[in-house]
Formats: sequence, structure tokens, C-alpha cells
Amino acid sequence: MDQFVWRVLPLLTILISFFVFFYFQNSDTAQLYPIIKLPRNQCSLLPHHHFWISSKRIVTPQGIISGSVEINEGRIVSVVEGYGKQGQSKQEEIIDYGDAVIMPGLIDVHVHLDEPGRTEWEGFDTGTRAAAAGGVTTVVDMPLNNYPTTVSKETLKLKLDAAEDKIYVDVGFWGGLVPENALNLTILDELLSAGVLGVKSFMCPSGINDFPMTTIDHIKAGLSVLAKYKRPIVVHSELVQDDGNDSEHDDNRDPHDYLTYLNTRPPSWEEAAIRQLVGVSKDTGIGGSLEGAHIHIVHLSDSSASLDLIKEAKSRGDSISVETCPHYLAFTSEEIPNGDTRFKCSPPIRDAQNKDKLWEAVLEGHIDLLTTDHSPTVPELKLLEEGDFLKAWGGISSLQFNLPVTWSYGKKYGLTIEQLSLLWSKRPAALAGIESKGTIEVGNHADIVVWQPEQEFDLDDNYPVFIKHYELSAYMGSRLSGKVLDTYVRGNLVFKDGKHAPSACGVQILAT
Ligand SMILES: NC(=O)NC(NC(N)=O)C(=O)[O-]
Ligand SMILES: [Zn+2]
Ligand SMILES: [Zn+2]
Repeated sequence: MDQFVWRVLPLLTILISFFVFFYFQNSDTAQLYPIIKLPRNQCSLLPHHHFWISSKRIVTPQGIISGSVEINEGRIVSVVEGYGKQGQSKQEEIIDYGDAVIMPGLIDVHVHLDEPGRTEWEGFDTGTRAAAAGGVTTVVDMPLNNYPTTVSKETLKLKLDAAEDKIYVDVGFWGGLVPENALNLTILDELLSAGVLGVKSFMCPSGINDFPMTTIDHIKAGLSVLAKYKRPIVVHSELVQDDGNDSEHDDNRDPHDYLTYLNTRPPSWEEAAIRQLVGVSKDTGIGGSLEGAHIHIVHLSDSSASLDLIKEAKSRGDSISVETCPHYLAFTSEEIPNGDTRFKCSPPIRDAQNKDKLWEAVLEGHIDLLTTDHSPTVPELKLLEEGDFLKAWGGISSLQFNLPVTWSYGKKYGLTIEQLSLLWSKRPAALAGIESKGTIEVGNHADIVVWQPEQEFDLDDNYPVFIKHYELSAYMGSRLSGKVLDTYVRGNLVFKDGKHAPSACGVQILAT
């Protein structure tokens, strides 16, 4: 027995620890990637990291409660019901927010931050400052509009390096599915293994030459790899049909008239793309050949045939979901002024009847989540002076405003704060497979937004906006309700009263 204890056991222990180490190093979940270890008090506008926040309105999975949330070392350690009844804490460690709402931080899984390569369009610094100021505690960055596009493990590394030391909230990354890696699945496998949370593809031209569109066969090939990683593909679902009035060749249409642009991208483009996608999603159900893969349709604008196809696919058990964006829920084609290219995006903002039906689908749960599709550019490409809807860059700039916009317009349709939290936090976290985020529950990251739904404000030049080209945002000039007061990321107070904590503090890149 002694022989065993003194000779074999130590060897066995070493072998087991090596196995455990290498297993977790290569496990296929997106590991957290701590990028900075500043002393905690530099990561927060608060002097301490064990404290309570209390309010009469705390959004929890069990509903809205009055009470307190205990935060320590970046995590939620207790949630106590009953306003003023928090545990044994010294008075100065309790931050009382009165009747302001304490809610899980927003998770925006569709943003284009454009870095590296097009930092003049946005960049991690201004983009994540705007996120923090808007109560967004995690963003998932798209693989295009940055240069080079993120379509391999090497280009993902360029992104992680560019983001380091510049981020004010947690950041995750989508990879890109393009013909090149769809036809060489080893590249795609390496990209997923390197930690992207899923992949993005376009079924029509993306507007960026170095991010080519994919066919349904490319998507099918990609799904076979995604099934292995249990990760989603998020798809720009428009397929060019010949019924779009191609105004390029019909030059008597006025390019300053929004309807000219609207008529070039009819709902049939979304319907055609989604019809192909649901033809594939049937294999993603339980027992299907693509079980484990998930198809997510981004920025749905068509509330009719396209949505019906998605509902039908969901009802038969396909692993499929859909998002829409605040601009489709706030604006209508009838009200877009001539030449105001700030409102150009693809798919296009449609009419008032469509907007009402989109809200109905959101409130009935047929639309799973909301994102901003923050897709900024520089003034030279937005062509606001020229006002040419056909030539201008398509993309709405809005990352800092999603909470007040969703609330201001949603409350008129009966949207509740609980529904808003599901749409902007819990479900986006589930789509991106980001654990420990999206709800206020013990053990989760203390990612929290404190906001005042009843407080109105004018989004004008006096309002502290951190988006780089805020003057190109379609929301400027709006009067909104729902003011963000404080934002916490992993227990760090990263934004308060227009001020940010130093960048890269206590936030992490969600990738290996
Ligand atoms: N390259 C882009 O950012 N395109 C974006 N543009 C929009 N939505 O108008 C998008 O998400 O499709
Ligand atoms: Zn898109
Ligand atoms: Zn986009």
C-alpha cells in the first residue's frame, strides 16, 4: 500500500490535473478573456466593490419587486424583497434609487463597431461609451464594416487586439460566414473554436465589398459546423427578386423621395430569403440532421408573409428565432422627409400599418428580441446634404438610445417593463449563449441599468451623446421618455451623470 501511496498516487494526480487543464482550455464554450486586472477601485466610479443597491422597482425573473440587490466582487450575491430591508451592511454601502427602475443591463447582439479598419465610422471607444451611457452592458459586434472582416481566427485576433484597453462594457463577437470559409469548413471551425459566439451571413450584397453574400448552400454547409458548437447563424434575410423597382435604370424616379428607395426593396425580398431559410431550419429540430444549430433572422422589417413563415417554422419545433429593431417600431415610411438619408437602412422602414403589426408581433412574443443594428458611417457616405436615398449608406445609428426609444414608443402599445427586459436582456443573452447575464439573479454578473421611465428629455445638441457621428442618427431631435441614470458592468459603476469610469475596467472580451 505504501508503494502505491508514495509512488503511483502523485503521478496519477499530476496526470489528472493535466487532463483537466487541457480539457477546460479547449472546451467549446466561449471562455471569458480577462483583458485587464486594474485594481478594482479604478474600474468603477464607486470606491468599494461590496455594496447594496435598493429601489421600489427591481426587475427580477419573478416580476418587479421592491427591495435590494447585494453586489460583491462583480456578482449578484443576494436579492432581498422589501424596500429598506437589506442585510447587515454599513449605511454608506447602500445606494438607494427610490422609485427608479433597477433592471438587467441591455445586451445588444447586433452592432457594427467598425474597428479595426473603419474607426472613423465608430470604433470601440466611442461605440462602447455610447453603450454604457445607454444602459447597454454587453454588445456583440458584427464581423463587417470593420476591415479586414472577421472571417478567420487570424482576423478575430486583430479584433481582440483592437478592442483591448478601449472597451467600456463587455464585448462579444460574431464571426462571418462567407463563401470562402463555407467552402473550406476548417477555417470556419477554427473561427468558432477561437470563441466567436456564432456567425453572421448576408443573403444579399452587404454593402461592403470584402463581405460577400452567401447562398443557402453555403448556409447549409455552415450549419453543419455550427451544430457541433451549438451556436447560431444570424442572417441578413433579403434575397434579391426581380420585382424590386430597380431605380438605377428607371431614372425618372426621384432619389430624394424615400418611396423611391422603399420600392427597390419590397417585402418579397425578405419573404424569399426566409422561405429558403425555413426550408433548412426544419433540420434543426430535435433529432434533425442539424440539431444543435440555430437560425436567427436579423432586423425583420416585414410583418406579414415573412413573419408567417417564421411562426410556422417555430410551431413545428425548428430552432429558429427573429429580431426586429427600434427604427422599424418607431418610424414609418409616410413620415420620412425627402432627402433625410438618416432613415435609410436595409431592409427599409415600411408603412404605419406594418409598424403596428410588428408591435403586435413583439407583444405576442412572435418576435423574440430587439437589437439596434447600430450601423454608422461617415458624413461623406451618408450623403445627408445630397439627400440621395439610392446612393447613401444604409444603416441607422442608435446604440445609445435603444432603451428610451423602445420605451417611449412601446408604452403606447402596452409594452411592460418586464417585456422590455426579456426583449433586451434575457433573450439576447440566450441567443448569444452568454451565461450569467440577462437577469437579476443570485450568481449572475452584476450587469445593471438604473433608469427612470417617467423622465422625459430632448435628444438635442445639449444632450451628452457619445456616438461618433451623432448628427447622423435618425433619433436626434426626438423627445423621449426613459432616462438612464447609472450603468454597472460586473459590479463596476461604469457610467453615471454623463461620466464614464476608465476604459477596459472590469469588463471582458467574451472570446478565448
Ligand atoms: N453593412 C451593414 O452594416 N449593413 C447593415 N445595414 C443596414 N441594416 O442598413 C445591415 O445590418 O444590413
Ligand atoms: Zn443586415
Ligand atoms: Zn447589421
